Amino acid sequence: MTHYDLAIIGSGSGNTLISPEWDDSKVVLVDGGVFGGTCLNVGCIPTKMYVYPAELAAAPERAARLGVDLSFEGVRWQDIRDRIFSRIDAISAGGRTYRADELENVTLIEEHVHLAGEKSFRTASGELISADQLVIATGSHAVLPDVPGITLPQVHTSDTIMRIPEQPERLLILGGGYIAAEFAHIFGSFGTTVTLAVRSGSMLRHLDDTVSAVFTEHAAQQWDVRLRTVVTELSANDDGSVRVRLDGPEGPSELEVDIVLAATGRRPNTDGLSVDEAGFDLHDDGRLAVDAYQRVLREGLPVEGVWSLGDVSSDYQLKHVANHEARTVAHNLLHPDDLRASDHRFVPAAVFSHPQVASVGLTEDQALSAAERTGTPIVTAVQQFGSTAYGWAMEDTEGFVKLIAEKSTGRILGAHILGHEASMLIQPILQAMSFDLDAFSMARGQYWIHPALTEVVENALLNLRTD
Ligand SMILES: Cc1cc2nc3c(=O)[nH]c(=O)nc-3n(C[C@H](O)[C@H](O)[C@H](O)COP(=O)(O)OP(=O)(O)OC[C@H]3O[C@@H](n4cnc5c(N)ncnc54)[C@H](O)[C@@H]3O)c2cc1C
Ligand SMILES: NC(=O)c1ccc[n+]([C@@H]2O[C@H](COP(=O)([O-])OP(=O)(O)OC[C@H]3O[C@@H](n4cnc5c(N)ncnc54)[C@H](O)[C@@H]3O)[C@@H](O)[C@H]2O)c1
Repeated sequence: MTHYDLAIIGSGSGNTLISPEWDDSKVVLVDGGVFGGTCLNVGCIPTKMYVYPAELAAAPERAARLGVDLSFEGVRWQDIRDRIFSRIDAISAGGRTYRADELENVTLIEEHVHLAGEKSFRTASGELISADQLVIATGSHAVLPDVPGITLPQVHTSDTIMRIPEQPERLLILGGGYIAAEFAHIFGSFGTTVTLAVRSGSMLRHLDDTVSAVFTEHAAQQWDVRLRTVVTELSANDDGSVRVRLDGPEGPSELEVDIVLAATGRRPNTDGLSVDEAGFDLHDDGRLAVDAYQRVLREGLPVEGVWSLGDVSSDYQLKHVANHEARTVAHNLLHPDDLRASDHRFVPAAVFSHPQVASVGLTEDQALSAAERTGTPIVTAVQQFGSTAYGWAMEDTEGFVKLIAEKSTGRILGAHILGHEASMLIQPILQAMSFDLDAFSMARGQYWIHPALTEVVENALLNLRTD
C-alpha cells in the first residue's frame, strides 16, 4: 500500500486543489479518463467553441431583417473541429505533463479506481492507495435512454459528437434540456436539418415557465421540435443512415436521419466507485451526500478527512459550481479548525443556444409558493428588449428580462433572461443578489449607459416598483 498526504480522484475541478501549499506534501492525483475532465475536453469549452461559429453562421438570416444582405456559403466542419481540438487537446496534454512530470511531490495515476475503505482505494491494475485526506471529484457521465438500437454506432453523446468526421445532413436529438438546446443551435446554424424528440410538453422545462414557453416557441421556428414524443426504436439502414420510430400526440411515425445525439441527462460517477466499501451516503439520484463544508457523509455524519465536490456530489452540474466547491475544499483541507461552507444561494446558469437563456434564483412558481408559505408578497416585472433603444437597433422581437422580487423590500428573488447575450446581462443582477442590493437601489443608485442593452435591466428593475 502506498500512503499519501492528499489523494484526489478526478482531474476536472479536482485538479485545482493542488496549490503551492502542498509543495512539501505527498499528493496523488488520479484520473482514469482524459486529463482535465469534462468541461475542458467534452463539455463547456468545446461546445462554446462551436456555439460562437454557429452565431456567425446564423448571422445572414438575422441581418437580412435589418437590410444587410450577407450570404452563408457553408461551414468547414473539419477545419472548425480540428481548430477546436488542437487547442483543447494541447491544454489537456500540457496539464497532464505538468502534473505527471514537473512536480516532484505529485504522482499522477491514470487508471480508474474504486474505494477500498474510508480513505483508501484500489487502482484497476491492483495497487492499493491510502491517504490522510481524500477528495472525490469524479464528475458525471451521460445517461443513454433505454431504447432498442441506442447502442448503434450512429448514436452519439456529447462526448463523441463534436469529433465526428463530417457534418451530418440530418440529426435527431433526444431530449429537450441544456445539451439538446445547445447542439440544436450548433448543427442547425451550420445547415444540418435538426429534429428534436422531447418527452415533455416544452424545452428547458427546469427553467421559469415563461422562459421555457418562449424558448420552445423559438425552437419550433428553427428546428423540427416534436413535443410529447418518445423514440421507440432506432435501426440502421444499409446505407448507414438511421431509421427512427417515434410515438407522439399524432401516433407512431418514422424518420430517417444520419446520426442521433442522446442528450437525456447525466448521472454522478459513483457507479463503479464501490461507495458501499466505505459506507458513504448516497442520494437517490446517485450523488454522494456532503454537508455544507463539502465533507462526505456516512449515516448522516461527516467522515473526517473525506471530501467531495462537483458533479459527483453537487445539486448543480455546472462548472462554476464545481470550481466554487473546489475553492471550499481547497480552504478546508488546509484549515480544519476554520471550515468554510460553500455558498449555493445564487447559482446562475446559462444555455448557449438561440435564443440564449440565463437564470438565477427562484422561478415565478417557486417564488409564489414561497410567498404563500411565508406570507411575504412578491412582485414580477417582464421587460422586452424591444422596449429599449438598443432593442430597437436590433429590431429585437424575442428578448426579455423577467425579474421577481419581494414586494415590500425590493429584494431580488429571481432573474430570467432570454435573448442576446443573456449570460452577460444577468451578471449585474446576480451581483446585486449576492451583495444584498435591492432592486430599487440598484436601479437608481447608479448610472446606466445609454443606449446600451443593459437599459432593459434598468427598466425591469424600475417596473418592480409598485408605489
Ligand atoms: C456538453 C456539455 C456542456 C457543458 N457546458 C457547460 C457550460 O457551458 N457551463 C457550465 O457551467 N457547465 C457546463 N457543463 C457541465 C460541466 O462540464 C460540469 O459541471 C463540470 O465539468 C464538472 O466538473 P467535475 O470536476 O465535477 O467533473 P469532471 O470534470 O467530469 O472530472 C471528473 C474526472 O474524474 C474522472 N473519474 C471519474 N471516475 C473515476 C474513477 N473511478 N477513477 C478515476 N478517475 C475517475 C473522469 O475521468 C474525469 O476526468 C457542460 C457539460 C457537458 C457534458
Ligand atoms: N450551458 C451549460 O451550463 C450546460 C450545457 C450543457 C450541459 N450542462 C450540464 O449538463 C447536464 C446534462 O445536460 P442534459 O441536457 O443531458 O440534461 P438535462 O437534464 O438538461 O436535460 C435532459 C433532457 O432529457 C429528457 N430525458 C431524460 N430521460 C429521458 C428518456 N429516457 N427519454 C427521453 N427523454 C429523456 C429530459 O426530459 C430533459 O429534456 C445539465 O443538467 C447541465 O447541468 C450545462
